[in-house]
Amino acid sequence: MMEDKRWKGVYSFEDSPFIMEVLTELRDKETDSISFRKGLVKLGRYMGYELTKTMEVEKIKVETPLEETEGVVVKDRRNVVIITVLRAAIPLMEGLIKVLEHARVGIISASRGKAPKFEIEMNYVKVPQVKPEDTVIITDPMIATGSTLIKVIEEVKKYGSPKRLIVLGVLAAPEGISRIKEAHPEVEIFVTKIDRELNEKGYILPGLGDAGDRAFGAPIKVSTLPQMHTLE
Ligand SMILES: O=P(O)(O)OC[C@H]1O[C@H](OP(=O)(O)OP(=O)(O)O)[C@H](O)[C@@H]1O
Ligand SMILES: O=c1cc[nH]c(=O)[nH]1
Ligand SMILES: [Mg+2]
Repeated sequence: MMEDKRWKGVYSFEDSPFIMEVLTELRDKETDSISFRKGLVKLGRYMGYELTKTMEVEKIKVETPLEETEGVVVKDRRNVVIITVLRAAIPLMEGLIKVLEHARVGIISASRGKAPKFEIEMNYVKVPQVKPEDTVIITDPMIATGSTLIKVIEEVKKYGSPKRLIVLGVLAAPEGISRIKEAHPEVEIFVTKIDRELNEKGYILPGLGDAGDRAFGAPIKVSTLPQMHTLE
């Protein structure tokens, strides 16, 4: 894990050959949905493991069957809230929670509209209460313009003030990171790599395409209208 010189608290995993190999597989346009989802699960698990290296550890005593010795518990691992931004973060969360198994999980549905406005429709929010000792990890694989995450972070902040507020993603564009850091300077950002730029449609270059579509298939219709169903 290495801190990017351009911002404070922004880290990439370019120094990890394993994480870079999984990223390469995700970027490959020949990678099918099954392998794409598996890749995201793998990244969630390994990035989660790397994240524990930044967490507070407590020394404890442990009794082996033979004698007492020193052990550790990663204290912060007990106080984690994972926020999953639909859709593309689902497999990433699945991997992350294998390492952070005590986590309480919140779900936020956010959908990005078309260029040039990229309006964000946020129409489902189920988030647990955030306590002062919590590490909140918002997972979303793609940080493009940053608009989705700016809105999601604003929303999450309504549920309490955590010890740490982290964004964990796969790829980011420099524009998106700058916008998030401007709006929420205290947020730490962890991504596998920071890519070159955005194209005119708001896609990250070189990127990996549309993460949600590659993981789950392209939708025939994107509806953000409220749908009410009542029991007669
Ligand atoms: O940084 P931004 O410019 O806001 O773009 C990033 C967002 O776009 C994608 O979601 P999308 O709206 O395509 O939803 P999906 O995951 O359901 O495909 C992606 O998963 C991020 O949430
Ligand atoms: O490159 C991008 C940008 C936004 N959302 C994606 O899934 N991919
Ligand atoms: Mg998408």
